[in-house]
Amino acid sequence: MRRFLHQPGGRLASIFAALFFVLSAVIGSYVYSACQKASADYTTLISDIVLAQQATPQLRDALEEGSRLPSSEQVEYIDYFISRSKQHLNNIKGSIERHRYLLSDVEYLNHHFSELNNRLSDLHQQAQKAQQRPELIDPLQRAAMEIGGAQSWLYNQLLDDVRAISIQQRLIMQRLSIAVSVLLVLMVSAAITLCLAVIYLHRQRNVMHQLMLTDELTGLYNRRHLVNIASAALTQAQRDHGSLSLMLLDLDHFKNINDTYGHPTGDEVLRQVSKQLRKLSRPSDTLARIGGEEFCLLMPNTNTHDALQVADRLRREIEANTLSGIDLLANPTISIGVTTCHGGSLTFEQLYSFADKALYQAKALGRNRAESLLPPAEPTPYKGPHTYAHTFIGEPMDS
Ligand SMILES: Nc1nc2c(ncn2[C@@H]2O[C@H](COP(=O)(O)OP(=O)(O)OP(=O)(O)O)[C@@H](O)[C@H]2O)c(=O)[nH]1
Repeated sequence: MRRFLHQPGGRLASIFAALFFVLSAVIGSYVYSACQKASADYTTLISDIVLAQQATPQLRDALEEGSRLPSSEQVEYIDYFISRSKQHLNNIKGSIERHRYLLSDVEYLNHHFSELNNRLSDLHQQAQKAQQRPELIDPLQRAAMEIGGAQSWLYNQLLDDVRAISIQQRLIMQRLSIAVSVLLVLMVSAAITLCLAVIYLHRQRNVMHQLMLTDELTGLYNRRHLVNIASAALTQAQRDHGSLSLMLLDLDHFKNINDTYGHPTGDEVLRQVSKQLRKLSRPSDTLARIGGEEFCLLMPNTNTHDALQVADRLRREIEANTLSGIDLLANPTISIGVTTCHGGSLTFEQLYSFADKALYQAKALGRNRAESLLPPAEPTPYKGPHTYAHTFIGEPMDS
């Protein structure tokens, strides 16, 4: 995890993830409270208010029309107005209680409601008295119209409030859809970032792995990888009782190339020779650059005879091929040392030591040639690289 966070891609992914979670929490809590408001249904409240508002004009009409009627009927109208107004008032109070969180000043409204309720109760008592005393009818009508006016004013105020809430609700819906879109964009970008980070880390891992196994200049395997492959090949040879040949290849007088043409040209020679060797060797063999101008070819299931044939082929091809883009006086040549072990009886170091001695022999015998040196035949225990093979392939030794 710590390694992941130290990667540039990993750091980016964590920043995005943190940002995503913080924004999700903020947007989530906003969405929750907004949803409460946005989903509120106050159509009942509006219809209660509209019905209540009709009571006053109805009373006015009734009183105007009923002025010719007996006083008892006029009082009945007013009583009917009182009971309907109280009923509407109770309905509206109930609706407001249910939508308490929508209205900012419920206490203020409640105060007006109880005042209106008290005034309606007083009007009722006044109406009772007017039943017996017709001279009280006029003041009763005035009081009823006054209360009706106050009632209309209050309900108008309430309607204005509800209208403001509906505008707010629309605004909330707009913000909600923006919030959801932002959340979606964030989720998608977080997912894309995470995917990119994973791909980037995967590639980095592959590159690191490749760098650990290969030589930077030539792209061939390096010594570390060769050692690993060789020990696996030795184990396999032990199991199969098979032959394993190792070839060391060294460019001749490479120092002269560097000194004459410069180090960059020397590098180019190494690159082109590596490319040729890779092209000429079998895919089942492992080719590595193990030193400055020294290469190694590990050949499983190959006896000395075959290995020397391969060596000779490589040597001749390198000598015959003119390198492209480099104007050398003569094509580079290589000297080769070959060794073979049967049944995986040697360690890599021992095998390498035999091949190195053979290479030394090839250099000593005039270069541009292949020599082999074999360990004593098994099961004789290994006592050191002392048995030179009689096999010589290539140019005959200078006398
Ligand atoms: N251009 C280049 N030169 C290198 C590199 N690694 C080693 N060298 C040079 O290779 C040369 C090897 O020189 P020597 O060990 O004397 O070998 P040589 O000149 O090939 O002589 P013999 O092997 O005896 O034929 C040295 O000059 C090194 O500096 C490299 O990566 N690039």
